[in-house]
Amino acid sequence: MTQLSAAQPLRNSTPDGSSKTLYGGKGTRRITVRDIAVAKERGEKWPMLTAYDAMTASVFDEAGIPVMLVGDSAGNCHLGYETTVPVTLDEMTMLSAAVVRGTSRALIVGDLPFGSYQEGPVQALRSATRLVKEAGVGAVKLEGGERSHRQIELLVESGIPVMAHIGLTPQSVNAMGYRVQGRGEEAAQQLLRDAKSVQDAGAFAVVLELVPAELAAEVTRVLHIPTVGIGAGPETDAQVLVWTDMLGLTGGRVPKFVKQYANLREVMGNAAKAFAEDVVGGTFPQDEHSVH
Ligand SMILES: Nc1nc(=O)c2c([nH]1)NC[C@@H]1CN(c3ccc(C(=O)N[C@@H](CCC(=O)O)C(=O)O)cc3)CN21
Ligand SMILES: CC(C)C(=O)C(=O)O
Ligand SMILES: [Mg+2]
Repeated sequence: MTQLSAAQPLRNSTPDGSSKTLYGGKGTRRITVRDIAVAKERGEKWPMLTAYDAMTASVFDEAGIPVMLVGDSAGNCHLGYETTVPVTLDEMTMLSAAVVRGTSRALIVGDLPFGSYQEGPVQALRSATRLVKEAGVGAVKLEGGERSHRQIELLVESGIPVMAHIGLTPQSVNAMGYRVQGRGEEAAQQLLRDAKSVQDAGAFAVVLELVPAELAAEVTRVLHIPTVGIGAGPETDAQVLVWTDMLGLTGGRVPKFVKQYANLREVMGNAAKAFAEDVVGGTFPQDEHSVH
């Protein structure tokens, strides 16, 4: 596969108001996979968050988050399923369309759900085409290294940028559980083969989930496409977290790699209780909330 980067020098200070850096840039046009390649060349680190709805996405867009993933983690974080396995392509299309509508600058990546690409490259292309045409995403993501090579190749040949995802691949929870991947020499070699395979297939970036920090650092050094870590240590080019985890909205246990930046569960619960007490006690609405 021909790559986007490498050969010719890349620049992203264009007259159309594009940003100098992915985060903190002043640009207003939507970020592209080409901008992502520039960031790797410059050694620039960047943040990615998941989003599942237009309003939340607009908050992150205004905060300058350059890349948003409409993750199939919507399964357990938005739709009330136990895992990501039951999520359908119809659901991902609807959620992705909402996130695209709520944003103007971020690159929106739509996660292909379980069962929408495993049959082969043709099924993958059909599914990815729906996310691009019906939802308007700028790229799609799918799980698997060597095993997804042919799917990635056909999507990229067809003009759809692909973010790959290796290490812990949650759609395979029934086969592998939620366990650290790449521990031991053999597993480390497999992870390196997977990383090179998705790069060779033309992926513009690769998520490394729950792999030892030293191995993630090695993959990041070896690849010319950016690595996006989640539970993969500090050396990856980018970091991603599930938004409900990092804002303290997810109920129950969260993975140990999560850093919690707010406690929305407490904020929202307290607000709901205050409203309920106002209603029950007759202190809401007041005259200022009424029409005459
Ligand atoms: N809320 C949420 N956050 C996520 O990061 C996330 C999802 N959901 N759903 C889709 C996948 C599944 N992910 C998971 C799920 C569980 C673990 C977990 O239980 N990890 C253990 C470590 C296991 C080990 O040491 O082998 C942990 O305590 O972090 C990790 C990632 C990441 N993704
Ligand atoms: C955890 C990220 C990488 C993901 O795939 C998701 O949110 O679905
Ligand atoms: Mg996912």
